[in-house]
Amino acid sequence: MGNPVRQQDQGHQGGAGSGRHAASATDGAAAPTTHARLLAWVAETAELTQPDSVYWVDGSEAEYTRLTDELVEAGTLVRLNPDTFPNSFAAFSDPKDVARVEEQTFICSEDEREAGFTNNWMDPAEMKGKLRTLFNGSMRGRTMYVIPFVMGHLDAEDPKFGVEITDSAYVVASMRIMARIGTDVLNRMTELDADFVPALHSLGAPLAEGEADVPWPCNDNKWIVHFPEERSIWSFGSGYGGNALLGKKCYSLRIASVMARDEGWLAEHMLILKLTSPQDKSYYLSAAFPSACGKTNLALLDPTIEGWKVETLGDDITWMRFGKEGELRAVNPEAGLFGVAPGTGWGTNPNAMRAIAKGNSIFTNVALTDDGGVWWEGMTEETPTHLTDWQGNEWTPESGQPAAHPNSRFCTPIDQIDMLAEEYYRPDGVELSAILFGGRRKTTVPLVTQSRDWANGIFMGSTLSSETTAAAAGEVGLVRRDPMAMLPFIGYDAGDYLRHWITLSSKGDQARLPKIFLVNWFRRTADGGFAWPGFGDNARVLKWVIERIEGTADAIETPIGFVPTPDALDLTGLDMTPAEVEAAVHVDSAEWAAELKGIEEWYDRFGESLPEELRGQLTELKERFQFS
Ligand SMILES: Nc1nc2c(ncn2[C@@H]2O[C@H](COP(=O)(O)OP(=O)(O)OP(=O)(O)O)[C@@H](O)[C@H]2O)c(=O)[nH]1
Ligand SMILES: O=C([O-])CC(=O)C(=O)O
Ligand SMILES: [Mn+2]
Repeated sequence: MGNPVRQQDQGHQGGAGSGRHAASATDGAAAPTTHARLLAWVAETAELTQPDSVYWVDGSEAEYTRLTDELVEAGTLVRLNPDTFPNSFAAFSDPKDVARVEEQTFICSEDEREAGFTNNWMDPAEMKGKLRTLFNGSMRGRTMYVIPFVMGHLDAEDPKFGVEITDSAYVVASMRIMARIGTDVLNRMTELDADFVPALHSLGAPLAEGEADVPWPCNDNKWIVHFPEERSIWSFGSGYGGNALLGKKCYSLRIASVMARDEGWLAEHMLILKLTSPQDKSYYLSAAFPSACGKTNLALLDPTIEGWKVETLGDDITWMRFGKEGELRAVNPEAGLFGVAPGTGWGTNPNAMRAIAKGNSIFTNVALTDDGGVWWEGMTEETPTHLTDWQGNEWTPESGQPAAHPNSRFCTPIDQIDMLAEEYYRPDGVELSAILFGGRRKTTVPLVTQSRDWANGIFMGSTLSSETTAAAAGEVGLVRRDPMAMLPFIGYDAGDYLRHWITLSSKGDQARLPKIFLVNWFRRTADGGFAWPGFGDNARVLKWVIERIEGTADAIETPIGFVPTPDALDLTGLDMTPAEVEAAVHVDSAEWAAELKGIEEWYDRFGESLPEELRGQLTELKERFQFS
């Protein structure tokens, strides 16, 4: 396979710890920076991993074209029909490399207590030893790409730099969509002599001399490791999404949550949207839902009610901090969408479909149509009669298996969203009026509940629960607690994380704190169907949220908070009976008796580290149920 422009092409014989890579990676003529710590790290990494060559990614269009051409030639990417999907590609992963691997994800703090009970932990020195062995020679026969990136804005007050080193060109191409990368970032980093998060990634699939590559190299032994004190990431063995695009979950959530704790802000698993009322008043909302529970869909919502307009700022990650006036401000640090494909369709999410249709996208593990396009379950109302499924097999509707993997993804530049809010480009972000927490629950949790106050809202977030999805390896459909939808992403002790929410918010202007709501689009009826139509109709819930903030909508007080009276929701044009609406918002005491047990068990797992305020909230909730 041909490699892109090689700055040092040393062949295999230069490897094996000879130090030649180290020398050339720091060679000023080859490396486009004078950033000493970066040069040293690149040299050290090249010496360890022994690639054939080192390539500094400039982030240009020409480079992207070259890389994707090579990936097509190598069989990693399939070029899609340019008439329907211009400049777009499909990739098909190894069937064992289709999602994040939480079991193999580690937070290696110096002190085990720092990682908390929600994370896997190993002593950092021991882990480093293990990783050094794995990375030793792991890039042999491959190119080592150096990707300078920034999460958030390059002209932010305190830009958050990173550098990903990877031996996967697919990762380079995907990172170019998902983050701001390349020469401008490197120059700024160099100019500021800025700190950066070293994010090291290897597929763990070295090639022996003359050995042919496979379309999706990876290793069955996978390690996604974070060193929070050092602020570094080592990822081995997977080429997939959140395991490999290290700016995303690894940096912007796990490492950033630690930075945020230390620097007084919040790194959250949230979308951001702008909602404008018929009176032309705009509000900004964020929402935290676990993976594959509706963030991208809500962020790109197409309202079914007249006069309300939604615009997008972010669909997955939100960084929040208090502004000068004590207002809570939110920015999206990413530059692309890495969205769940199945269920994204012209009927459910036309805005995502329009963004995708502009091209410049990489699809992973979707199905191919006979005319060189892509398809997945839920994309169109009519199912194609013939496809090639994500594993390369012939597929017909009779095949009895999904054509696209349930965690198949589209990776698309965010600026292709027609409804992108111009505020997306503001480094200081937007002031939030409301925060929604939500999960995927068949029972118990009403369509929408307003918290009694901020502290009660944090309680709601801390006890958030959801059924597991295909976004992570493991069984699907099990209810688990997922605090603030951050369970797999908190880079430190979960109790400390909740305490950080509580203490940080005391620093904001209390009157301007966002109002907190709990939502559940996934409640089921007795016949198994969804109790609420969801998608564009969720605008009706957002409208109620705004009207609650404005004090104009009715609600019933329940032990868990305020739920809409059936006629407080705008149901214009919606074919639902009052009884059906009531079922969607109902608080069932028997279900909540079981739920309280679940919450109690959850809180017990924190031990000493649970903030007392939250234990108090639970006690009060129990009392309210006894008296209701
Ligand atoms: N029934 C129903 N399904 C929904 C709704 N919103 C999203 N979904 C489905 O839930 C799945 C995940 O939705 P996404 O919006 O991609 O979820 P996400 O939170 O962005 O997921 P990640 O990108 O993994 O973090 C898709 O199959 C959607 O079709 C809704 O309001 N109702
Ligand atoms: O990180 C990934 O692989 C995809 C994603 O957005 C998630 O799982 O939340
Ligand atoms: Mn998403």
